[in-house]
Amino acid sequence: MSKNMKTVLTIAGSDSSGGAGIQADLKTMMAHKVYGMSVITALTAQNTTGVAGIMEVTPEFVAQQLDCVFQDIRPDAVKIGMVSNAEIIKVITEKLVEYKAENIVVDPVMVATSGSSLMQDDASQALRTLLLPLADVITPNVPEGEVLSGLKIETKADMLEAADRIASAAGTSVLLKGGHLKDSADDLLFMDGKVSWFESERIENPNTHGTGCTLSSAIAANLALGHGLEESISKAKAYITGALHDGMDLGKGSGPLNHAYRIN
Ligand SMILES: Nc1ncnc2c1ncn2[C@@H]1O[C@H](COP(=O)(O)OP(=O)(O)OP(=O)(O)O)[C@@H](O)[C@H]1O
Ligand SMILES: Cc1ncc(COP(=O)(O)O)c(N)n1
Repeated sequence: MSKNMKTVLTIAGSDSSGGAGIQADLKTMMAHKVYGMSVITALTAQNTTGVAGIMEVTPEFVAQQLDCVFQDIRPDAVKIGMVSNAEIIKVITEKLVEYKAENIVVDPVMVATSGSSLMQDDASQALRTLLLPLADVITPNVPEGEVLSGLKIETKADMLEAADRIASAAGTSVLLKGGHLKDSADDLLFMDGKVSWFESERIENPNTHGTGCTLSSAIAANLALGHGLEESISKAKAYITGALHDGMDLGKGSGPLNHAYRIN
């Protein structure tokens, strides 16, 4: 019996094709040898080519799932992904405060790689004012960074300005991911006014479905394992780079990553 098992909760949407959302999160947690739990906010009917439909879970049932998890197996870290409406965001915020959740990573998922919207328009204000301030780190990609900062992001200098703005507004650390820029795949951490870059070569791989979900879950898993934020990001970056290098090729569109690439 392992008494030292670390536990991580993902609060996110289900991806029927298994490459993003809850499924990517749980696979990533398993690859990191932590015990994964899930609170599902929405079902999506999607595959590598796009999102065909979304069925939201009621806020009451999201709350019930959260109560069941926190009253039994306390998570050492929490990752939050797709939260599609303001009521769901409100209930998650209340429960995270009630249960004094720690090591919170928020991936402010707005639009899928395929271009489909995963958040209702009125939810963005609730995200900014309620959920982001509770996070230990938030992990926007470039388009999400543009929405949150109100700035156009085309260069690494733009990333710096945007991350500074988002961090000031939310009062938390920001990892602004550079995967959508053309020449690099460098991510920028803005933490307590300090800037750190996490650099990697750009891998020519069209199969990037779920990279954002995977990275944020890997950060949460490493935080649960006791690493500091910078080390957790560094390890998560190495994991995502390795998974992209693995070159798995499934589906007709932007395919998923091989989350288990390093288990074998
Ligand atoms: N072509 C690439 N080569 C190397 N690393 C990449 C590449 N694309 C993305 N990454 C890395 O993957 C992680 C996720 O970044 P990205 O900016 O793509 O986030 P995202 O947009 O939320 O993810 P997704 O593409 O799943 O929507 C980051 O660490 C980023 O640097
Ligand atoms: C349920 C769910 N959550 C999140 C994403 C975003 O992931 P990506 O931007 O990698 O497609 C997604 N496609 N589906």
